[in-house]
Amino acid sequence: MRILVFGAGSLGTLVGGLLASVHDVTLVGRGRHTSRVSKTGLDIVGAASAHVSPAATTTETGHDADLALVTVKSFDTAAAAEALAACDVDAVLSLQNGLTEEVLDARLDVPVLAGTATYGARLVGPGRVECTGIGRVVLGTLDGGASPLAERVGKAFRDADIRTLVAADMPRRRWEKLAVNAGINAVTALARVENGALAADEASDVAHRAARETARIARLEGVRLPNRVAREAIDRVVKQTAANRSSMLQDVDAKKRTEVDAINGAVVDIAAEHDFEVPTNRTLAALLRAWERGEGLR
Ligand SMILES: NC(=O)C1=CN([C@@H]2O[C@H](COP(=O)(O)OP(=O)(O)OC[C@H]3O[C@@H](n4cnc5c(N)ncnc54)[C@H](OP(=O)(O)O)[C@@H]3O)[C@@H](O)[C@H]2O)C=CC1
Ligand SMILES: CC(C)(CO)C(=O)C(=O)O
Repeated sequence: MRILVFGAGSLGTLVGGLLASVHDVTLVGRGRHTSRVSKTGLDIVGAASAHVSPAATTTETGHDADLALVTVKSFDTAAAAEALAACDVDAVLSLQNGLTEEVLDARLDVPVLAGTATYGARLVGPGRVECTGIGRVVLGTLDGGASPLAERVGKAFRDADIRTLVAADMPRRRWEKLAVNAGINAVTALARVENGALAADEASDVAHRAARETARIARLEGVRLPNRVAREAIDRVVKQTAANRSSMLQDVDAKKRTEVDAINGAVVDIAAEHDFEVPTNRTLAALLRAWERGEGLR
């Protein structure tokens, strides 16, 4: 399969690098990293290891591919969609956090698949990416249901030894992941604590409330996600990732823009479309945005 990876940062470089062992992969990213990959290849280290030689470029448009993976941060999704509209790609798959697929779907006239990734990735330096945890990619159609395209993409991932599930219930899975991120990411980023701190702390009430609100909005959107399931998902992920610094906390640590708009902000926006109040998500989003405005981001 010819695969374009749009956003060769941590996750895109890891997944694109793994795919490059069996597929024809082009990484689209920033200058120092892509020129190192072009010259000497890419080293994958950590929980997975390989040396691979995908094509790598800073050129965003004019590519021809069977599949484009979108792995930019959520706030760069609209720009990625614009660039992909000037490419000849047959299908698009997002592996981002937050509700980004709708942004791609509204701007592109090719099928957009939804995906989630629990692999951990860290770009250590130009031409070198660390796999910090073997997780799983789950992908499927945006509206749910079976799809030959999703099956083909799932097989392409599995052929590259990426643990992958093709799921017919992506709407529920996306909203459950959103509930987890709305609770854990925002609270850990504001409290500056590892995920495990939410196990035995009053802050876990805030995370649970944010997740329950998210589940309520999912149901208003026609997605069956009971409050209990969202709450249990928070508890399970806190336990499984106790030592993690959430991606949002890592952004705050690095004084970088967070993905709040596509996580808590998205919950607030969609709630407003239903005339529904989500005070916990609204408060978390306001505090994170205040931090972003006040901090002088890099
Ligand atoms: N890292 C992880 O372990 C995981 C990440 N995710 C999700 O995946 C997404 C990506 O995360 P992550 O890989 O950590 O983020 P990174 O910031 O490491 O990667 C995104 C990369 O895309 C680049 N980029 C943005 N716009 C363009 C463009 N127009 N042309 C070329 N390159 C561009 C960015 O460059 P620049 O910074 O210079 O703009 C950056 O290098 C997020 O939604 C995240 O939540 C999900 C699961 C795990
Ligand atoms: C699951 C969780 C909360 C793990 O840290 C995550 O997705 C993130 O940090 O973005």
